[in-house]
Amino acid sequence: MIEVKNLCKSFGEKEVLKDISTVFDSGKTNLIIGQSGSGKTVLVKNLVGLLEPTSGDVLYDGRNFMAMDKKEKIMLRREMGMIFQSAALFDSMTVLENVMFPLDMFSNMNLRERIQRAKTCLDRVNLKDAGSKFPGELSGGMQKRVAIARAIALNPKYLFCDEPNSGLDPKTSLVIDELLHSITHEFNITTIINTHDMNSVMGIGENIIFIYEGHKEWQGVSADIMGSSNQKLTDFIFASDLLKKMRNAVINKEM
Ligand SMILES: Nc1ncnc2c1ncn2[C@@H]1O[C@H](COP(=O)(O)OP(=O)(O)OP(=O)(O)O)[C@@H](O)[C@H]1O
Repeated sequence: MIEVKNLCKSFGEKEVLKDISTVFDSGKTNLIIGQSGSGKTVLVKNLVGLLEPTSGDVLYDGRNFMAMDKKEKIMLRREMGMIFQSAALFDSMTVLENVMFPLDMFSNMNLRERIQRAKTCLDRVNLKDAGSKFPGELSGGMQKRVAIARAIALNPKYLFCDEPNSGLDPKTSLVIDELLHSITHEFNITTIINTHDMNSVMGIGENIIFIYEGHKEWQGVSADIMGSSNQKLTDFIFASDLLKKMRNAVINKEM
């Protein structure tokens, strides 16, 4: 569980995050949504320590990240897995070597154990036979699955995913969503997904935080969205005429 308390972030005079308090639950896919420029990336960067908050606290299972010294922060970062918008794989390394990379860097395992662990992770994302391939030989969806395998190699407690479905077709996006969702539950990970993908919101939105102009405008689960009276949220979610019509049809049917 990650608890955010009164988090504020300004760049000079520009106030980007305004007093955000929330909880990201463990064993759930926590989604951060909001329009472009609302502050989602800045929020995640503050959580993982890539940016320093102007004020506020971030507690990782009760451990205050802001009060930690450098060494403690480094130790905590080893409990975090990250999946970037582009899969961010090393092109010159095989898939197996890519997944082994965090193990090579941060584990005490011997070579045999590292290979075994990487193979187990590849198996978990249904890429058992892709270990000897290079990233360039894989589809975008497969590359994302390699990135997920690499992110879970060190058994993270916390998993951060920045737009995991960008550049993927809807069907492949569904596969990635399902994978992130099942891994989250299987290993009780606190997963935080920064997304614009409305299919993800409706499909795996177990705890959704809607950021509007830097503040937390709404928090809830996907099932609450359809009937929500929050105008900013519904304007954002049902931005297209088609989606608005679909929502009205559902609401009228329920009445
Ligand atoms: N290092 C920085 N210095 C100054 N302003 C910044 C910096 N990083 C981000 N911002 C500003 O903070 C605001 C929020 O940016 P952020 O990247 O968090 O938006 P976002 O919600 O993630 O958008 P998108 O969905 O397009 O990725 C923007 O106005 C951006 O210009």
